[in-house]
Amino acid sequence: MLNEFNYQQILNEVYDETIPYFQDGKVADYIPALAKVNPEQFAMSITLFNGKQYHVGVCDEKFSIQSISKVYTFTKALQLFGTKLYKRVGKEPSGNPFNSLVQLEYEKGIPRNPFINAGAIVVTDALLSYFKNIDKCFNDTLSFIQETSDNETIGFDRNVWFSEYQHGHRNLALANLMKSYNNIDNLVEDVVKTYFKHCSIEMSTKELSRSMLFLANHGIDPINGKEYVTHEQAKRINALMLTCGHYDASGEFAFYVGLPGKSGVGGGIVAIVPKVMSIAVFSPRLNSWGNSLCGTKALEIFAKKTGLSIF
Ligand SMILES: NC(=O)CC[C@H](N)C(=O)O
Repeated sequence: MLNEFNYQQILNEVYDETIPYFQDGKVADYIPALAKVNPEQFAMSITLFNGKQYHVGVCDEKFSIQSISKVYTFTKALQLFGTKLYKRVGKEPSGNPFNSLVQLEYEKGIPRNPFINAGAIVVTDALLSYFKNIDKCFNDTLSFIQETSDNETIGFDRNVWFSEYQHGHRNLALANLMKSYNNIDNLVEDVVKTYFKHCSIEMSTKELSRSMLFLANHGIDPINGKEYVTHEQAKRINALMLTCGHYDASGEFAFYVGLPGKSGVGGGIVAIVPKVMSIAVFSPRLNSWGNSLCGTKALEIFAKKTGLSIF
């Protein structure tokens, strides 16, 4: 095992070796507000169990967490509903893009997993039924993120939220299709609005890597000692991150990085090294699957240099 002293050196090397890829990929532009983000940015942060952090790049820069919010909403839903949730959302990789509609019709409105859009929309519907109101529902997830990040200033970007709602035809289509199969209980517009609001939460890699530490420690935050989910639930979340966290590139991510991870079209990725650390990377240009191109590359280089992988 590496001694801690080497981590900064390794992050610096990862940064240098990622530079050649900085021009590759494309920023998400189907959400117009996201297309305005400066594409030439890179950050990577790690947080260890003793709270020590190491960073490289623009680690204080806030970015839209987008689909990384699916990990938080799924965690909240597991806390509240436990295994009942699996009646409405599955646990298999979809092998399809994050916003795909096709499988949903064949599978009678039950999304394959909570980390594709359809799955997260169902999870959001379950949360909305519990909280009965968009603001309460959103604030609960936001407070959870603030608590696990140990940072009460975390918020959301209203422009990104509205921009996505104005252009959210596909997600509305997914929600309507699921409603036709009775897998959405609330008003489609309310569910999708809440889902978009979760996606528009902004965090830095520093905050994100701190926040996800509980998933590296069987559900218990190693710094504040709080148990957010049970050992078994933490295992389930990590398993789904590994098998479904990168949509139809989840196999590719497991192959080259070998860690449970979750990406978002804002350019962020979070990865878990069980019993060791949580990692966050940010770089807005995406590969063809909608995952951060440099972020994925950086994680691959990091995993190779450190030997940290679950395999
Ligand atoms: N992959 C993603 O990050 C997708 C999230 C985005 N808000 C959407 O619904 O399309």
